[in-house]
Amino acid sequence: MNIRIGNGYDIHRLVEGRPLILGGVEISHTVGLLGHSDADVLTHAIMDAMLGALSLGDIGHYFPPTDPKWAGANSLMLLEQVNQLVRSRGWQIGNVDSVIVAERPKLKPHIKDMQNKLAQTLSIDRDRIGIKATTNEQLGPVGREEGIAAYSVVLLVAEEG
Ligand SMILES: Nc1ccn([C@@H]2O[C@H](COP(=O)(O)O)[C@@H](O)[C@H]2O)c(=O)n1
Ligand SMILES: C[C@@]1(CO)OP(=O)(O)OP(=O)(O)OC[C@H]1O
Repeated sequence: MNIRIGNGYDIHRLVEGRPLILGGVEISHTVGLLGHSDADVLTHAIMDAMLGALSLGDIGHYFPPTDPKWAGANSLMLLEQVNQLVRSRGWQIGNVDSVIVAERPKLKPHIKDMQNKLAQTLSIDRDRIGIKATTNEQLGPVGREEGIAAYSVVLLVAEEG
């Protein structure tokens, strides 16, 4: 079987007056993530892992943060485009596994919603998308609630035929 693996990482600052969007799900919180796009760190990490698996560069190459076109962009729309690129090259997702590092809020109640949104966008079953959450044990910028980070690993499998 022809397989490829990629990994991705992203971090964004937490500020007042912004929504907190993770895996395409808006989560009620006192602060949200700052970015040119919707700053969805989980979706960004997954996209970078998919691109990395095929040595296709990173999301900044396809959606430059300097381009007004991507201002306020819904990251699930970007993920759809990355998925199309991957599929057009003859690959499909085997599975995704991710970790969100956030001191607050409690993310466990939102994980299933994130899996559903991502699975729908990627046109795969929800059980192919692992998402975990952990605090940073009050250490460093994430521990001080200055930001939220996400890590992702993606396995791609060559399509049959
Ligand atoms: N933002 C978060 C962080 C953690 N969780 C859940 O709590 C468990 C314990 O986290 P520790 O960082 O203290 O090890 C973790 O396994 C998650 O289930 C969460 O829901 N949201
Ligand atoms: C998707 C983009 C588009 O501007 O989102 P940003 O919110 O700028 O987030 P970042 O992870 O810093 O860079 C990726 C960008 O390509």
